[in-house]
Amino acid sequence: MSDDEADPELLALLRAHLGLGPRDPTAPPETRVLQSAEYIVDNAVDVALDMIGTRNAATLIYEQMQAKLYSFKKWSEHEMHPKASGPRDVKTLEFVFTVDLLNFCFWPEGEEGFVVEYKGGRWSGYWSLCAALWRALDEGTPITCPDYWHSEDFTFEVLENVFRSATKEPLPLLQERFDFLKQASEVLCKEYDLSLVNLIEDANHSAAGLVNLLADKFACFRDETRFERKTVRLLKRAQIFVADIWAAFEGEGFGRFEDIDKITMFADYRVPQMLHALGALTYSPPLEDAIKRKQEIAPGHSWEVQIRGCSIWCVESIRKLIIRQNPEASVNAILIDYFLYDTVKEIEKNATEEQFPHHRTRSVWY
Ligand SMILES: Nc1nc2c(c(CN[C@H]3C=C[C@H](O)[C@@H]3O)cn2[C@@H]2O[C@H](COP(=O)(O)O)[C@@H](O)[C@H]2O)c(=O)[nH]1
Repeated sequence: MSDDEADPELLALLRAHLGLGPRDPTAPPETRVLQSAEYIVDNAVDVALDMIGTRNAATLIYEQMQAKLYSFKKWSEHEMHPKASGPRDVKTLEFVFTVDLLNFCFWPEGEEGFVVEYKGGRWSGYWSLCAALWRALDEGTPITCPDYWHSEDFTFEVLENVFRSATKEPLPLLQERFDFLKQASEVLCKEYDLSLVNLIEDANHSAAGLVNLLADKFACFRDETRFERKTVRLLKRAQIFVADIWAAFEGEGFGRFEDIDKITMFADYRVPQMLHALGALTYSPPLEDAIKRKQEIAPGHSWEVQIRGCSIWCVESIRKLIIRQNPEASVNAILIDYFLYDTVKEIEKNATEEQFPHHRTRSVWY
């Protein structure tokens, strides 16, 4: 419980006194990420939404998404993503869980960065993570199986080999990645008999419920921090895991969620980069200068939290603008986010980091 939430006893007394009655335990689950994002926007001084820029971005994004027939089917079209063999394909479920447990901090220290050579390709960034997992599976290391993480066979040296680099630069935060796999296997063993199917079924087809389960039971998914005297929750990897399952299974089986539209944008370092380039997000001169100079921003620093929280709120505003302009549009924050991430990766092919910078925080949360 965050220390700024009222004591449950006191809350119950207050509700009774006000004639509100007890909190309804059957009320649908909420992640409270949007509330955190709104609080951050209301208290941010170095990051702001530009309403003209946001409106122009909404028009541009929707046009492009329509032109590209953008839907969750795009997810499986990526060469490095698994293709589910059916609505309850456990191997795909395990692959996605492993990816989103480790889906953080790929930006390079040096010039060449961490690179995985696999199937004739040289993969960097997020794709290097997927490529390394496929390579390990091809080599007979069951790196996506929770019971393997839980076994004595799985050592730090094994993970070093899984993530061996084609360059001199290793994958950042490797120890933290090893610790997360071990930690996750402990929780899965204690709560779910080491079965991800049991974890998914515990959420009873609620996206917000699954996000909250991950945040409550797994410290390695609890992406929360302090901002202006309150605890705010951004839950990026918990949310992108739910989104990736929804997309990988195309809304069926393990991917069927009644409330998938409660998932917000995933507060990483790529989508803010795009929102700023589109003029939807504006930065104060000191922050803009720090990002241009590639100055590292510490995890939990006010600048970092403002960028992440305002990005979530900005994508929410874009989603509402698109729906208002096109009531028949079937877009949600997930598809807008995926589209913006994929667009950043396209632009990055022809732009230098100087032209198109992103903020640099060494974080295990994104
Ligand atoms: N907001 C958001 N952040 C995302 C993704 C993805 C990949 N999602 C795939 C699934 C569907 C989409 O179509 C994508 O193909 C990775 N990331 C984050 O970016 C950073 C890695 O960047 P780079 O080093 O350049 O690869 C790192 O923080 C990572 O956590 C996304 O979709 N949204």
